[in-house]
Amino acid sequence: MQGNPALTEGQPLPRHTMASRNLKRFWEWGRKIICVGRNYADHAKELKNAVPTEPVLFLKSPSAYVKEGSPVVMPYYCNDLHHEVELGLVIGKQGKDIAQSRAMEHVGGYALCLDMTARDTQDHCKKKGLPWTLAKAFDTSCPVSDLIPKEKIQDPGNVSIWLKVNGSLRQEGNTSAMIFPVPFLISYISKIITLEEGDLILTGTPAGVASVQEHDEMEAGINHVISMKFKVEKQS
Ligand SMILES: CC(=O)CC(=O)C(=O)O
Ligand SMILES: [Mg+2]
Repeated sequence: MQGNPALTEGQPLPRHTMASRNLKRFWEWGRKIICVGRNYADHAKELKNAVPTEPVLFLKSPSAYVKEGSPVVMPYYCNDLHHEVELGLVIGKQGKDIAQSRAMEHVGGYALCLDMTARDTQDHCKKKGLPWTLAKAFDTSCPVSDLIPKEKIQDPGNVSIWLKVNGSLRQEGNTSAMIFPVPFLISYISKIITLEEGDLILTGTPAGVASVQEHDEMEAGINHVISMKFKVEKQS
């Protein structure tokens, strides 16, 4: 599936007021995708970025979602598309100003996510002081797995994530290395942006980000929990 049928067909978005079984297809809800950047020191260093003292936030559009079976499409203006494997938090309960101690009550489940990044465009935007929208929010820039039930991940602060390209391991990290842990992120974000059911938070990527080319196959996983595969295509 590419894009979001709820949006492309012009139908009204569902406004659920409580977590429901529909969370299973959260990517169809048209809700926010909030991304945390530079949340792993090894990744910040590999891109020669300073290790942040506060979370770096940016957004993706709901049409960024893509599911297994459909390709990731490299935008026409991009010549250096990077993979970033990340743990996603699917919000199951609306909240504003959430205390860290109550943050996990707002997680309805998890997803394995890729934050596909037009790195050349991002570098250009950084130099010019422009927002990252073209680099981060294009259609298919957010491949996601099926919903991972909450009980399948005992501790989001100890999850091993990995990514291979054409069978070669590129990224391998554990969420224990996050600079800002999950409860802190939920609390921090909710002070700025109200979290709603069906929102997705991408929690940042560990080191090993690198380029993919047309026809490459990316495979990502969380050991013993889930894996997913995506092909790369070029926009014609
Ligand atoms: C520099 C980045 O692209 C930040 C980012 O997305 C990350 O996961 O870190
Ligand atoms: Mg990222």
